[in-house]
Amino acid sequence: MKIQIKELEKYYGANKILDRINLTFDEGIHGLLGPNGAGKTTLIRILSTLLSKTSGEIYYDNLKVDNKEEIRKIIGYLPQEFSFYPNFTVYETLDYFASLSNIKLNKKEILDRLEIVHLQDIYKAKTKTLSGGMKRRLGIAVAMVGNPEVLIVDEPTAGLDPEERIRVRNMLSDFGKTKTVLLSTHIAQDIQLSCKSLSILNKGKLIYSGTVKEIIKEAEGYVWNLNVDFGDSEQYMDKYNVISSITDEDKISLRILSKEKPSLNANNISPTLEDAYMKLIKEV
Ligand SMILES: Nc1ncnc2c1ncn2[C@@H]1O[C@H](COP(=O)(O)OP(=O)(O)OP(=O)(O)O)[C@@H](O)[C@H]1O
Repeated sequence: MKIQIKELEKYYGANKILDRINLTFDEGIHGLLGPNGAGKTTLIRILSTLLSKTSGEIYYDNLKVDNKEEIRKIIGYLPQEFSFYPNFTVYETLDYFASLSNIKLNKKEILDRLEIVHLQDIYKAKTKTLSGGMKRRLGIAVAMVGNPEVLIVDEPTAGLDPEERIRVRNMLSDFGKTKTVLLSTHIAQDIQLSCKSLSILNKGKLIYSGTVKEIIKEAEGYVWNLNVDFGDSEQYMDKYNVISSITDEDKISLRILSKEKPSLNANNISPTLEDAYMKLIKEV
């Protein structure tokens, strides 16, 4: 399903939160990246029909976002914060949310859906006993209960350990094979590893929309590795955008974002999406 956003604007009072956003994406996973307060959640809530726009238009294929009831049948939404009834089991939770959406599932169908999110073995567990990652996976099963064409997920891997992050990422990649998935996150690596395209929002403006490959290419030649003595690192920190610093005994290994070579001893290294993202945000 193709999602088209045209000249979208959102104001809260006099504050412009989204500034004339134009964006199109379809099947596969599309990443949404941006610093705190950029407007990602606002955009996602408008796309999910939970918040009204000030102006502009959004189409799901030919259906306008204003047709709330119709749109809600074709999208699944996993918000940043959500909670379940603590004494419901995993099974009962999915059954309950299915019935809220007027979907009748038999036992096998519920267990099949729990299998997709690898929770079938603990279907009798109460939700209060689940780990953060398990809750997030149950949240995805709930968002997918109506078998939607579009899945919108806000920070699905925040706070998860590496193993759970990989699991959730792989799950979203599977959905992305046939559905349109919008993944909003702060974690550039999650987007680099799972998305074919991405958009970057900053202060309510769309500052990039394209493939992950293209944006990384734009940062080639800008990322440097420099090993300095402990006492010398501060001058580089003051002068350059330092993406990371790793201490190794009396040396510090700096990852520097700079158009010019920061030192004769610096080596040019391959950029990651995080480097490319920082280059754009910091306007290097
Ligand atoms: N109900 C509201 N009333 C007024 N301003 C709001 C409201 N909700 C959000 N904002 C403002 O809109 C801007 C964008 O917020 P939003 O939550 O969409 O950003 P975000 O990119 O999702 O940030 P984060 O990554 O921190 O979740 C912020 O400046 C925020 O203060």
